[in-house]
Amino acid sequence: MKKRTFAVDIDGTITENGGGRIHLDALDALRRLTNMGHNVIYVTGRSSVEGFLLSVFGGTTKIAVGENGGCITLESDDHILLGNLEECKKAFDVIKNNIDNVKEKRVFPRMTEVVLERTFDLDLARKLLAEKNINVELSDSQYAYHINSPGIDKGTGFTKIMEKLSISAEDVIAIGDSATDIPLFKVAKVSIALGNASDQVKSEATMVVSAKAGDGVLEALDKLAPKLSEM
Ligand SMILES: O=C(O)COP(=O)(O)O
Ligand SMILES: [Mg+2]
Repeated sequence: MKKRTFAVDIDGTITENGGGRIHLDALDALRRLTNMGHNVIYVTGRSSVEGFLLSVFGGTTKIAVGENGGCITLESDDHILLGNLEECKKAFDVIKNNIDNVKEKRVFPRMTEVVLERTFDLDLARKLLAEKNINVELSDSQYAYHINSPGIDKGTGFTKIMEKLSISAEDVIAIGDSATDIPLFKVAKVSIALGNASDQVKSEATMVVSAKAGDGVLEALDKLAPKLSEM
């Protein structure tokens, strides 16, 4: 069987969004894909250390793209930083000083981005930054808002892994649930939006399943199984 690479989002895809509790059957299915010789790589808005640890304990491929594409962890002491924390902090200060109720989210330490609570109007912040000519990426994972450096997203972060491991887009299957996964969908031949994704996210995927986080991954893998050998 041809080796595939599954690029898998974490929150809202293999966990209950917000709660962080892993869907064990989905994790088991991903571990089985890894044992069959495929790559299963987490691409998340969480820190790359969380993604990496999940891969170690969960038994999938030991590499993670975290920080919404800003940071890749290859080993406990080997991180590739693609984003620039300082420019994200500057944008954060501007947003905080001009819009009410802007708060940093309590997350594990970030090396390349700022993570915010979903407590204000993101479009207002985008407008504000555009007026001030501050160029950063603002996105909503449904779990948090992210401020990333220009050009940094899950697609560009995952592309670095594709280059490093000589993976072709033809062999990539991306699975996700939110707007932050759309750039990842764009670098994959097959992209799957889960039932809990918005209509806009669904419209960017090549395949949509009806079940939500966890169960939706199982539904997608069931649908893909017969096709994996022909795709
Ligand atoms: O945005 C986050 O922090 C996590 O979200 P993700 O795993 O769904 O990308
Ligand atoms: Mg998600």
